[in-house]
Amino acid sequence: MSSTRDTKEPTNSSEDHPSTAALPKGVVLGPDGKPCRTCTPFASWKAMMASDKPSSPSTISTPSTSPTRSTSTSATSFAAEEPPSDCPPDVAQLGRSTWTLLHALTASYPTSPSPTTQTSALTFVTTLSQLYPCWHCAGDFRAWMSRPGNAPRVKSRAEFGQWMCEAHNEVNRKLGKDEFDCGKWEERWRTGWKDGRCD
Ligand SMILES: Cc1cc2nc3c(=O)[nH]c(=O)nc-3n(C[C@H](O)[C@H](O)[C@H](O)COP(=O)(O)OP(=O)(O)OC[C@H]3O[C@@H](n4cnc5c(N)ncnc54)[C@H](O)[C@@H]3O)c2cc1C
Repeated sequence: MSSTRDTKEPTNSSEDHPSTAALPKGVVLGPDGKPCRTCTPFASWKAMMASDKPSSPSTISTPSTSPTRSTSTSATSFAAEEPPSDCPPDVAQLGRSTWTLLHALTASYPTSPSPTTQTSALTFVTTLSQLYPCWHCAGDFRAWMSRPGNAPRVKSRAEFGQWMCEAHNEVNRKLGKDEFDCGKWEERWRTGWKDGRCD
């Protein structure tokens, strides 16, 4: 298995992919010009690996040549297929795991955090926005945070949890998903639902 993967290591070189238009829809290139696995839905990744001559036109993006395409490129919620659980994550699996960590983190955040804890929270979110493995997701996240009113709010659990919910809703909107009712973030991520089904 691994040898098959190794021999099919995507390079986006002219030999492997004669032009960017030859890549399947949804495949996103990384800063190194190679297809970025954690930026791409698994179905698109599989299509790329399965065929040297995919039929559909490409939807790709690179940070250097077409940064403005990241929004359309990232709207890839069409792909429901999951990578096997012992394989590297695709963009959706990475996202779900990350949101779980982020909302769980706000759920366990102190109601009255010390200044040091507040600084740690700010540093954590800022660092995540710089190092998140899906580069176009990270870029959009940083852009959203830099807009007026969207800077992380970390003075209390209630504030941080609400801010995280708003951040998540921004991505939901971008991907054409329903917005989550932020009045319910604590039920979803901390206390469990009032109907008792989490107990
Ligand atoms: C910072 C960041 C940026 C991302 N950017 C992109 C991107 O540009 N393109 C892309 O394709 N994917 C992106 N993702 C991944 C994307 O947000 C989803 O995680 C992924 O599409 C899988 O979605 P899902 O429907 O399984 O549920 P998710 O959106 O992962 O949500 C998981 C669960 O969280 C709960 N939930 C949903 N919304 C909220 C909310 N607002 N507040 C609290 N709880 C909520 C729901 O119960 C849901 O089932 C990003 C992820 C992160 C962490």
